[in-house]
Amino acid sequence: MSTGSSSSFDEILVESELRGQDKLKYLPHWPAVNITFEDVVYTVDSGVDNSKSILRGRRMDHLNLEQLVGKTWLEHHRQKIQIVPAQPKTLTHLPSRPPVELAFKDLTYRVKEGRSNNVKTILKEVSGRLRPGELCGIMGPSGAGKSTLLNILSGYKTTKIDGSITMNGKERNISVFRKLSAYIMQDNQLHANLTVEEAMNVASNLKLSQKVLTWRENECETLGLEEHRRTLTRNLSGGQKKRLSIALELVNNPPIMFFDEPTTRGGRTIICTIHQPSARLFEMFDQLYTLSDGQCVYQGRTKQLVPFLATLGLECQAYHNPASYIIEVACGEHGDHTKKLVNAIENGKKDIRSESDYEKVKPINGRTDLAKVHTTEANLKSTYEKNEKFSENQTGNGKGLLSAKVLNDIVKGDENAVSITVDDKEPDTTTALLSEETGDLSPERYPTSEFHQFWVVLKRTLLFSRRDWTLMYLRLFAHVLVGFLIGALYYDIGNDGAKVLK
Ligand SMILES: Nc1ncnc2c1ncn2[C@@H]1O[C@H](COP(=O)(O)OP(=O)(O)OP(=O)(O)O)[C@@H](O)[C@H]1O
Repeated sequence: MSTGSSSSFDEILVESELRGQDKLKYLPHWPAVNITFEDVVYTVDSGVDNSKSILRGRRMDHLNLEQLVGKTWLEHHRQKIQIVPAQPKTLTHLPSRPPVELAFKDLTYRVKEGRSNNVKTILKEVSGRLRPGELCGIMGPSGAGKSTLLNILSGYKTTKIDGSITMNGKERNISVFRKLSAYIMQDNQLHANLTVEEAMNVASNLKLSQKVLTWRENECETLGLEEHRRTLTRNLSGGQKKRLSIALELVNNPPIMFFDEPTTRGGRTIICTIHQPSARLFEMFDQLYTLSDGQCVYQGRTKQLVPFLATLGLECQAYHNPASYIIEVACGEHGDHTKKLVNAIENGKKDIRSESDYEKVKPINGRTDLAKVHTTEANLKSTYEKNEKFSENQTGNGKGLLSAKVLNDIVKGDENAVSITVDDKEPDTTTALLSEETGDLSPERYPTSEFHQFWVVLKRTLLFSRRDWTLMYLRLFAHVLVGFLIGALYYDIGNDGAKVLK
């Protein structure tokens, strides 16, 4: 290992600045440190069966993988290493699902602050519409209310909410909605002592009836977890954990998904919060919903964001990442424009799909004429009608295929990232997993009996105990100790009448 100033370290710095991580400029400067590694061999126990997997590394000066794609190195240990772009894998085996459209109107969410009677309004009469088959990103500065909105839309929060939420135009039935949706939170809620395969088995046994248990295998493969089937989840990398969380939610093929970090879609409505996406990742989103201080400042197609802002006198330079720019605007770094934006977008009632949606907002003689913003129901209706056509027409629109590089961004730099895509046109897709397609939307959560679920969870708990010997010994010791204590308390009590407790 050697240290010293080098260009590879500069590359890391440049990348982290692009990602907006350079907010700690006030800290004193350290000399640049370059870390190289040579002939590193790392052996790990990959799972419960003590099988080994070996990582070999030989000198890595370049950190920009894109530059390395296609190049070949000949290693002196008769090894040939070639870096090739990851091949996108698909989930074409998934049955198609009925489209789910979610709309919300004048959503207000208030909380009490601490013990005082102060009421804080986190969401202020926001409206919006999330279409099927689209990947929608919820963006905004820290504290803008993104997670709160996601929690409400996913049905995780149901109280203290004013306003309405509709599903396919009808009032949302929360039990039915929960059955149709999946919510993948930022923290991976995985059981550390289960292997990938066991975790998948438990999830599918809990959620699916026996006849549809087979296709979880495909998910493992598609999400790049095939090789790690026997690895304990606690040993997975951050990206693999995220993908496993997604795979566990995918087992019942939900048509609407909420992510605190995103993935791809296919006829599904996917809504995710995202902090500061790279320009490349940003382009992958179909729709953008941006919040600032609990109000909607933009709703519409990602591509229309820059021209829309321009009509309000907010010019995003060609070299600037639009995602960073809208966050800067929402943070007030370019002046206070929140009110102007909220009015122009009607706090989420308006949806920018094409130029015609904002032509009336175009500045007259360089000044914005907000008085001419469309506000009538008729305009709203025509926008929605156009949107319907858009949704219909965009079935062949890339299917939300994210490149491995982009998915890597999403799953935090994991090396085995793969992309997901779903072909909705698949005519021979297998039979529906749940009964929604046939119209039977019963409020029961899963098609398995309560006894079956109890049995699956009991087996899982016994497995945990067997895997965690420390806990097992502690429990045994505690049981024996309590036994002795109770024994001592009642020792010889039956032979001496004076010791009888009254
Ligand atoms: N139960 C609560 N009591 C008081 N304040 C709350 C409560 N829940 C959320 N807030 C506040 O509401 C605001 C929005 O929170 P939220 O978590 O939705 O923000 P966010 O946009 O997701 O932020 P971040 O990007 O940092 O995750 C924050 O200022 C937060 O402190």
